[in-house]
Amino acid sequence: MTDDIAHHYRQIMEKLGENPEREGLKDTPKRTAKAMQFLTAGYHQTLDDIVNGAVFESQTDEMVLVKDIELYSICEHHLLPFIGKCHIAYMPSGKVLGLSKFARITDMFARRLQIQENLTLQIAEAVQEVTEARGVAVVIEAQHLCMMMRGVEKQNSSMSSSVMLGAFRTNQSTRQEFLTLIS
Ligand SMILES: Nc1nc2c(ncn2[C@@H]2O[C@H](COP(=O)(O)OP(=O)(O)OP(=O)(O)O)[C@@H](O)[C@H]2O)c(=O)[nH]1
Ligand SMILES: [Zn+2]
Repeated sequence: MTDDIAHHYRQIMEKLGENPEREGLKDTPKRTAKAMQFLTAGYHQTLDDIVNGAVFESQTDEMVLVKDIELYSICEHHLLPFIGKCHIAYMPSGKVLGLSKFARITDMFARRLQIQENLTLQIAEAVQEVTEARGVAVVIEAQHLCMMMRGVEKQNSSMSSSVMLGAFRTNQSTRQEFLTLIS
């Protein structure tokens, strides 16, 4: 598969006006193929695999928040990166999820071709599925290179997207507590 992808990158480089035979570019198609396979590895992961059973019984019913999870994804419109951070909170109801798994869930969906809104929703639904929480909130703040390097070329704008499920949707004070904690 890597060789097949590399073959196409070689053709793209040629069409863009480069000489794929020159010293500096000799191994570039293969490197790029491997890099893109890494950046889209989320297609080959499942929630069960990455959670790996790390769901623990707990009587806590207070909000748990994991914030500032770094996020690197690829925009599905231009295949350029978007980069930012993700904040995830949930209201447990008998179960808590292993701390590292929030980052793993974020990466599983970020390492696909995405738009930020769908990425936000997929993370929220996955956390809801594994924790069966009373509520889940996810906020992503990101900068899109397709808006910075090309197109409108705006360097300072960022996009914020949120998904609130359960208690975060119905209970104003829960939602407010979350927004205060991440601000
Ligand atoms: N809502 C949303 N839009 C995105 C995201 N990533 C990229 N886009 C936008 O997708 C749109 C694609 O618009 P098109 O007009 O089809 O493509 P384009 O001509 O390359 O657009 P420009 O970026 O405006 O030059 C652009 O407005 C991008 O800014 C994302 O995560 N969420
Ligand atoms: Zn884009």
